[in-house]
Amino acid sequence: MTRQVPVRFGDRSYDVLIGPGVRSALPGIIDRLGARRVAVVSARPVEWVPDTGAETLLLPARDGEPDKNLTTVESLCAAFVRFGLTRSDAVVSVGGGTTTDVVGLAAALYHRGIPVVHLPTTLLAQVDASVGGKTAVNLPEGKNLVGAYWQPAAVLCDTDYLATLPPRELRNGLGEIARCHFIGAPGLHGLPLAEQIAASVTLKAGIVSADERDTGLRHLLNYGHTLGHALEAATGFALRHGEGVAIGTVFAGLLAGLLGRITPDRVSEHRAHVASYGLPTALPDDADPGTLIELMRRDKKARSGLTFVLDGPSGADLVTDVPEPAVTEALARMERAPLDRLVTGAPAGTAGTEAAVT
Ligand SMILES: NC(=O)c1ccc[n+]([C@@H]2O[C@H](COP(=O)([O-])OP(=O)(O)OC[C@H]3O[C@@H](n4cnc5c(N)ncnc54)[C@H](O)[C@@H]3O)[C@@H](O)[C@H]2O)c1
Ligand SMILES: [Zn+2]
Repeated sequence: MTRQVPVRFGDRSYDVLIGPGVRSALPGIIDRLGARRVAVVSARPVEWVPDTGAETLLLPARDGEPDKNLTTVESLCAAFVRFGLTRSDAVVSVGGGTTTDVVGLAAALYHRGIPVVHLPTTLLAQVDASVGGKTAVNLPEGKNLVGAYWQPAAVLCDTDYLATLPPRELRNGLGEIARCHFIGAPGLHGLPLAEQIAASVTLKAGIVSADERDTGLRHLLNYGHTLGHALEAATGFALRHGEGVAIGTVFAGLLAGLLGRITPDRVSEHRAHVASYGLPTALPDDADPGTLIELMRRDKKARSGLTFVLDGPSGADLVTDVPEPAVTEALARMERAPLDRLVTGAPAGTAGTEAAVT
């Protein structure tokens, strides 16, 4: 069954299709766009790339942060020129979030913007990276420092792609799904994975259409991310993003409880919910609270002091100037576990196996 989630941006609105085999919708979309030529940038095997129905140039790519840079953007644009791609043609990305990001930025820049269709192949890219129109690449100085807002013409989340995903990559995406419980999409756990993807995309679609350029509501999507980002950095990216977000979600519950924003039951619900996905809930044994707090102070969302998205009586909200002693206390109340147990110890993919991939 195909789920269709509209993302509303006036005349730039588009649909996200979710389900097994939805890649076959590509030729219809290309036809609707009126594109005569299509450049398909794919990090996945050639047989994973659907027919476009138009003259096609296939450009092989590699997923991963090392290739998510301006050099790749330049070489993609150069290949588009050599192929004769015009602004009324189209670009297609097939790959993880790194590929949808770099191809999205190339599409935003080429001829000042050419339609792009994303075919995300990781769970994280399906629920998050490919939807919402943020594109970016890395500089040697840091991640995602150069980018643009460029809404895709369509997103095809083919859940068949997920069958080959390693358990850790599945968990990476589950971390983003789990935090949706606290920002407006509760009770997803146990549903078939495609339904969880559709609900997460629906939640993100509603938020980004209200705040395309990240000036308000979009901060809700950062639930669990302040500590999550700090943990990724503190562990030298040994923790995957979704694992950091999972731990950060447990922490956000503890902190909201300490600030008197939520009841003890709701605090416990944070840990229980994250654990129910087989995701890590503890801090790495050797994570130093002082270092984590320093990293959190530097979080790009921290407009004023230590800033967190926290649950509260009327739902999640941005809370600025959180007193450092409360943050220290919440960190002290977190369980601890060896890093290798956090990334391998939990029964990886539990939720994914319960939730049939289609
Ligand atoms: N633009 C946004 O709004 C946004 C939001 C969230 C994340 N992101 C970006 O997304 C990136 C992370 O995305 P990611 O987690 O998909 O990482 P990724 O693209 O590096 O892919 C992760 C791994 O999965 C492999 N892979 C991809 N599809 C597969 C499949 N179907 N089967 C087996 N292996 C497969 C890849 O080769 C890679 O090793 C980051 O760069 C992040 O900044 C962007
Ligand atoms: Zn995230």
